[in-house]
Amino acid sequence: MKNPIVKVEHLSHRYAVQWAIEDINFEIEAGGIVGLLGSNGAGKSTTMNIICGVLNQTRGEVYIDGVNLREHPVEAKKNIGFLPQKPPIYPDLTVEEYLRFCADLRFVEDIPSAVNKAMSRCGITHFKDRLIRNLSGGYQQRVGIAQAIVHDPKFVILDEPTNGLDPNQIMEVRNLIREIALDRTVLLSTHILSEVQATCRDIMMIECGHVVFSGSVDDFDNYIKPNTLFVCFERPPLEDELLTIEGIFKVQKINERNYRLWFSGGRDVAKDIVKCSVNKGWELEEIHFEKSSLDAVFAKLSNKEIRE
Ligand SMILES: Nc1ncnc2c1ncn2[C@@H]1O[C@H](COP(=O)(O)OP(=O)(O)OP(=O)(O)O)[C@@H](O)[C@H]1O
Repeated sequence: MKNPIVKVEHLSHRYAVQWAIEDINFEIEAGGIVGLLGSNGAGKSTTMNIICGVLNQTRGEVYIDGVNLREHPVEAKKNIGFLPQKPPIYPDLTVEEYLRFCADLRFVEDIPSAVNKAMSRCGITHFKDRLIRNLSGGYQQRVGIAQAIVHDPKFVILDEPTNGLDPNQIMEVRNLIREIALDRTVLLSTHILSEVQATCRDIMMIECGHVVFSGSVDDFDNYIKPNTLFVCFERPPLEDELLTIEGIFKVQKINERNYRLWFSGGRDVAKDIVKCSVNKGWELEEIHFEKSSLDAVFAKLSNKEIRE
């Protein structure tokens, strides 16, 4: 990767005796949203806390936009925004007071302009004089996101930002995340796989302190190669006739016209089914490979079995 916004090299950390993460290596390309997945205790928070400079790693290096976080923490942190799982908001301050305080902590020069920009970006300008305690959960989360971008960082980490919100608030916060990712890179930690599918460009998955997957959402989606086909015929054949097609080794009759076929070998089996159907007049209406769910991929990468 030419100029990654984040580069992590041989990152390891142990709190006591056991390693919480061990020899983690990855690069994040600038722009868009990257989903961070992993089971409870996998090492996500440890990794995020180190990347944000909140926790000092036992070994390894982190570079933010090419700046070594351990050697130049102040410079590197100018380009990091962080929304932890529990937003660090002060309920007794108004939205504007709180954001001014955060901008000051971040050494922002023109505080009023930076605060106005962050409030406008997060759609909270109309609540600027309201005490944070009197905002709904969704708006409090917007304030949390505003504090993460008030110093205009190139890289923002959001730790389960939609946790505890109602479905409408989830949609609103998701749209906001998409908007703020238009001109910066976002690392989004979440347990909700549909959220990753709906918002992320790439996925990174950590299990037992190691990176077990890193790639596009499509690659994650296709991680388990399909081995079943769904077919629907207008004039269905007998099950035994389907078994004569090369590669098909099991047939399940779903109802009068629909079947699930288990196959081995390549995807050419679909062509053979189409040919056979034309030759024998079965009048094929629908055929598609059945994909595994994201849950099944997640379970496989976590070395757990689930029944679909
Ligand atoms: N402060 C700590 N002291 C000792 N062990 C810790 C500490 N924080 C985390 N751990 C351990 O380190 C490992 C990784 O934990 P971490 O919190 O990074 O996982 P996680 O993926 O963020 O989990 P979750 O999704 O539950 O937040 C776990 O085994 C955890 O018990």
